[in-house]
Amino acid sequence: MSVAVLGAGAFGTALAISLAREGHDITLWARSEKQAEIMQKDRSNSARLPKATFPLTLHISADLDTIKEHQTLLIAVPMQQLARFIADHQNHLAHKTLVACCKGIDLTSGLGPSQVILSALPDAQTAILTGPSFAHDIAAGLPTALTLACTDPTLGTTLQNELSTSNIRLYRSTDVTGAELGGALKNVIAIACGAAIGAGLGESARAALITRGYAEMQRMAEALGAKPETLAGLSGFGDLALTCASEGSRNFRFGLSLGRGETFDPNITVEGAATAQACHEKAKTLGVEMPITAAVTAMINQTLTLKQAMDSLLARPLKEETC
Ligand SMILES: NC(=O)C1=CN([C@@H]2O[C@H](COP(=O)(O)OP(=O)(O)OC[C@H]3O[C@@H](n4cnc5c(N)ncnc54)[C@H](OP(=O)(O)O)[C@@H]3O)[C@@H](O)[C@H]2O)C=CC1
Ligand SMILES: O=C(CO)COP(=O)(O)O
Repeated sequence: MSVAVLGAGAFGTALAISLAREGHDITLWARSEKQAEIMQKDRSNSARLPKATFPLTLHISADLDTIKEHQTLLIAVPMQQLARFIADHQNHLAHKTLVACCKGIDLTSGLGPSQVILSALPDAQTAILTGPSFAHDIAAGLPTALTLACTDPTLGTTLQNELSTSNIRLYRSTDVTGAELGGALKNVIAIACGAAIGAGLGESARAALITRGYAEMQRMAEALGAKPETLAGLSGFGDLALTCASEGSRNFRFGLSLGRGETFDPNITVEGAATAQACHEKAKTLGVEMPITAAVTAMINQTLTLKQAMDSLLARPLKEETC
């Protein structure tokens, strides 16, 4: 077992805790020396994941030289930071197995996590870890099931075995595009659902948004060559079920604040905001119909009010119910 987790936010910390609880030596790397020192002293990450105590086998570091001995690196930085993170640390990341743990589409390039990594490190071995799980649930030892997608089935099986823990059950896939899209696009739909609930539009509106949002996700997946059944799995349907229904989700809470006309703390990671924009651009280029994504983008850009966005969705031409 030779794993390090890069990025000491809520998710990276939770994954590192779960892996270290298995008794393996795991390194959790934080970019800030000060944060690493505090975590080392407190044996917890009070800034990002309060309440969870670090197992003895979890080692904290702010020095990337300490990850030299680790072959598998889990990268748990927010999506819009990934390209810069890879560019800044190319030397330390080359010749490693890089498992992206972020959900989203890069706004600058329109690429998902694996392609962002491969465009900087074409020889890297990559995979994506995604699916429904709140960091606080993982850290509390509660049961979760996630998707580990890797184009190389042999490496995928190795990673599945290496990264499964007593409370993280990993399902394997070779459909990286589908797994990445599921994790990215569900956040946009979660924002839409939060906005509907925040504006008092009711549970029926939420159910409609989840279902038609899922249809949008399927259309984009098909246009990009992903398998529809991947979107029906943990990374798509599964993560919609979690994120669109729970205030544990930051994307859902961001949507709630949009619906209520309240401000939202800009320091909180809300992956769906940039991803809505990136996906909306991609949909226009590919000619894929994604009206909910367009409405979320317009609300975030303040070119439509929530009422106008909802009216525009309801006024669309009546159609047969297909994907
Ligand atoms: N939280 C969750 O429940 C889940 C999150 N995810 C995904 O995990 C990814 C990370 O989210 P999460 O951990 O929650 O985010 P957080 O907001 O909790 O933390 C983000 C972390 O990334 C670090 N970071 C940001 N930019 C850089 C950079 N350029 N170089 C190094 N480190 C950087 C931050 O460091 P600093 O503190 O110094 O700013 C911080 O530690 C997201 O894509 C999210 O969708 C997936 C499943 C569950
Ligand atoms: O991706 C997540 C759950 O699977 C976490 O959701 P948020 O980023 O919305 O908090």
